[in-house]
Amino acid sequence: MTQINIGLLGLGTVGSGVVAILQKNQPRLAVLDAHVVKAAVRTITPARQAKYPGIELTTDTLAVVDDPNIDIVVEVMGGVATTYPLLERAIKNGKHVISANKDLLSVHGVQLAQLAKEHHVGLYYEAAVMGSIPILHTLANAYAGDTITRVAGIANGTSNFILTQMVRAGSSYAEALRLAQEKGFAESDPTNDVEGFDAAYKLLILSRFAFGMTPALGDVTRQGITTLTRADFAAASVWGYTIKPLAVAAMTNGQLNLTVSPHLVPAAHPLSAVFDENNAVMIDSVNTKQITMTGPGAGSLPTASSVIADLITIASAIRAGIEPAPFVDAATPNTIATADQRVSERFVVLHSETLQADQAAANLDIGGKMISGEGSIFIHTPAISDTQTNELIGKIERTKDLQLVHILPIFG
Ligand SMILES: NC(=O)C1=CN([C@@H]2O[C@H](COP(=O)(O)OP(=O)(O)OC[C@H]3O[C@@H](n4cnc5c(N)ncnc54)[C@H](OP(=O)(O)O)[C@@H]3O)[C@@H](O)[C@H]2O)C=CC1
Ligand SMILES: N[C@@H](CC=O)C(=O)O
Repeated sequence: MTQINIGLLGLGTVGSGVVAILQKNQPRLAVLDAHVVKAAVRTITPARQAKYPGIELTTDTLAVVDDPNIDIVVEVMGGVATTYPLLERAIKNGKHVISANKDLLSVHGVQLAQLAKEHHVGLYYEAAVMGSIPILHTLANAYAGDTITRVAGIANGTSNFILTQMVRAGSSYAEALRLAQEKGFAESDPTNDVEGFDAAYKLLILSRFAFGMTPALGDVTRQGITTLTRADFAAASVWGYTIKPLAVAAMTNGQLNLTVSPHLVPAAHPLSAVFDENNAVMIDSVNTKQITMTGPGAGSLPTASSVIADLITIASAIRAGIEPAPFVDAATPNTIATADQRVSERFVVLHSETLQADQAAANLDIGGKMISGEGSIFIHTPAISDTQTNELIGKIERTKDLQLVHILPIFG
């Protein structure tokens, strides 16, 4: 039996976690005789090389994907423009591929899967969605005989970490973001985390596994956490809610509704009790009804553990002499909900130097519950559609001394 050789593209937060788990205690991969032999990085120093005996460090990514001795390429490098051609090349070279790269897989996952099928290799990416939570394997396998109606949860660890720090530790937004970066949770460009792009990429991948659909980024209604303040949390709590950064893919009457936004969530709801960099996912389905999984959504070892699970799946297939099964089949035509079909109660936050909440609501002709103070107005509206919300935004813009801060959906 010849050794199974693994080549890493990247040896940063996640890549170093993969090596650490393998070095410490991964008996199942040891039994499969699978080992990391080469890793591509940007910078090599003698001290860095000395930390990894038995692993050849290189700055040449092609030296990994073209190495005839490498069986499995693990891409934990990030980015799209460089990694897409590298993974195409690895697959064409007959290598199995594992990736944690949601940016890449949300856009090119279907093409890469097709290419992997043509070349009889595996393409797995459990770590790309919700770090340690085995959500993709669960949707692909455990839900094969069920009909999913909604997948909702906290998909970005950095956003949840920042909001937790702001609300529980009293940190400023900037301090909380810096800590998330230091801890290795944030992307190299944290804009993707705090503006909801990262969660939107994950939601696109989740839609593939839960609904067999391949929506595009433009199909996701997205807003980030950057405009939230402690006053929002205080007003929400008066009505029994907290605020959580949710990603929601809901199927109603055959129409898929995709939203990434901070949502008001009832304080007693399980998603309200998920803090720090933890993620959570709640799956609603016809037969199983509802299950929730929670766990670290970012960080070195939690994310690496998902990579290791994929490595074991692929190495086991190699040892069995079989082709790894395709991770997912996505062949359902996309049917995306329209603005009229996207309906929820809303939390409208306005600023005014002169108007009280009841005056603002009268001007805007909206009902609901209201709070005002210190120039801020908070309105909890009844259920309205995106079309009605857009009309409301138009009215706010036309009203003297009334500025829109944000409108958040209320999770129901
Ligand atoms: N961090 C997390 O918690 C999670 C990350 N992910 C995803 O995993 C991937 C990796 O993330 P993370 O480990 O945090 O990123 P890091 O920035 O920590 O690591 C990136 C690694 O890739 C190497 N690298 C980058 N560009 C090149 C290049 N052109 N040539 C050679 N090597 C290169 C870097 O080298 P060097 O070290 O020399 O700079 C570094 O080792 C990303 O796709 C991310 O979205 C997914 C889930 C969780
Ligand atoms: N930056 C991401 C890392 C994991 O996907 C996050 O914060 O969730």
